[in-house]
Amino acid sequence: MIKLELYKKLFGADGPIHLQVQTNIQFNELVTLYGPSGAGKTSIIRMIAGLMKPDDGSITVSGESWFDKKLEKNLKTQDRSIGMVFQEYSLFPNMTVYENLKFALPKGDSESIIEEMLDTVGLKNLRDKKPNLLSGGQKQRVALARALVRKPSILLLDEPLSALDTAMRTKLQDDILVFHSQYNLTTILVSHDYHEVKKMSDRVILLENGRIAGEGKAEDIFKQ
Ligand SMILES: Nc1ncnc2c1ncn2[C@@H]1O[C@H](COP(=O)(O)OP(=O)(O)OP(=O)(O)O)[C@@H](O)[C@H]1O
Repeated sequence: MIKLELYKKLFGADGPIHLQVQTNIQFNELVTLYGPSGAGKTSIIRMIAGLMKPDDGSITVSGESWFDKKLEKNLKTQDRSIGMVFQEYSLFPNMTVYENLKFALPKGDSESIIEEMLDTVGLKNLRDKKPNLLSGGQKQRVALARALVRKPSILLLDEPLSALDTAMRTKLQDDILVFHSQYNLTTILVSHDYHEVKKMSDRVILLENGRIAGEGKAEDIFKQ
């Protein structure tokens, strides 16, 4: 289980926002963070990833403390078992697809996982291509594969599909669902897309102004 207790003063365009979020996420759950722009969705993802430090609170994963203000514990990003994909394609342009994945592999690990991942995302034939030759969907598929080569337990997805057309988006949603179950992931997805949230989520966390305004199954949340 992931236990989150996050407090952070954020500085928005209309003044400060006091982010206060307490929730538990079960293993193998796919949770979506949904809510208006500026509600704090990306900030939560960044705090779980260790890219933003909460002002107070704790992050506990399987009983292991990743962050604890009181204990002055703050695990480095590379020591947290996470994979991340963001909206913008974050591949290294000067490296091939294969090299991009290899870069994410911990030193000494077998490269066979790279072949496995390329196979899983159906990109084996593009392994020696540079990212600029790939379509948006292919780039995000490489980013997804790269996020998974370390075999993380948590997959953090911050609007990874929002730049894609509908057909590609639908296909990658299916891919994410396959990865989620095949690799026993706990997945936290930020999405603005109502249909995507409905299709993907075990649970939706509705955020407004840094607070949880609702939590539950998509059909119940969107009934409100
Ligand atoms: N490092 C930071 N320190 C303080 N405030 C920040 C920091 N990063 C972002 N903010 C502010 O926190 C607020 C919430 O931003 P955040 O990106 O988490 O919202 P969001 O719900 O993901 O929005 P969007 O849907 O537009 O991506 C914004 O007003 C932003 O300006």
